[in-house]
Amino acid sequence: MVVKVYGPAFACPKRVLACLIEKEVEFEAVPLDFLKGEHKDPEFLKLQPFGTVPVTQDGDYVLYESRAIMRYYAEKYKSQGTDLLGKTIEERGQVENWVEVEAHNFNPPIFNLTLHVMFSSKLGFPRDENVIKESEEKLGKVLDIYEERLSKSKYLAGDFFSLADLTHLPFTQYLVGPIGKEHMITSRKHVNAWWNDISNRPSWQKVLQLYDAPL
Ligand SMILES: N[C@@H](CCC(=O)N[C@@H](CS(=O)(=O)O)C(=O)NCC(=O)O)C(=O)O
Repeated sequence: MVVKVYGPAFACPKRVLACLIEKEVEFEAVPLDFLKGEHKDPEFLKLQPFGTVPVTQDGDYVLYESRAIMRYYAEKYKSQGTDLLGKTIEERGQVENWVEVEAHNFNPPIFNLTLHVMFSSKLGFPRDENVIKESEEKLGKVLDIYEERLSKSKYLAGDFFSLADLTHLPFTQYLVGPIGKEHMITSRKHVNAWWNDISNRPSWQKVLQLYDAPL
């Protein structure tokens, strides 16, 4: 069954797309036009009551929350493609540790930077320079911890690429691109080497080639 992925041009769906490509799982992208409010359409809300993307539809099996979707397909297709979960329970623990770090420590400041730098004018709310300044400071502290971690291991969960690294791709791509804060990565030697490694993976390059900016 081909997996339908709703909202492919947006950041969170892109972590799902990268995961599916790494796992060699065929998918069908279903674009949604946010400016027309298609993500708030009653039919879509039946799939995803919170009205956000991604949603995946795999026959009758529907999931949302990008990190949950990644874990599901990484597990379901464990025997094919790139192993994204580690080979032992201890490695799996490290993968989960750093997926959660991304969700709870990395994502909040970078999400605020994305909203205020990239989307405030398009979505019609005021760009708040204080939020941008505070978010950059918070993100800098997080990246300092990453720098320490990555001085000891090539990837966040250890010496293997995993969901822990993959989950960082979409918003870090914004950071070094449209947000214009590449220095936050390039100024940290080990973070920079890590970013160059993971962002040049064929899976991520394919996602960027297929789906341009969302708005
Ligand atoms: N925790 C969710 C967040 C999903 C989310 O907020 N998606 C954004 C788009 S993006 O952040 O991926 O670019 C969205 O649908 N926003 C629409 C809205 O918030 O109304 C996940 O990881 O799937």
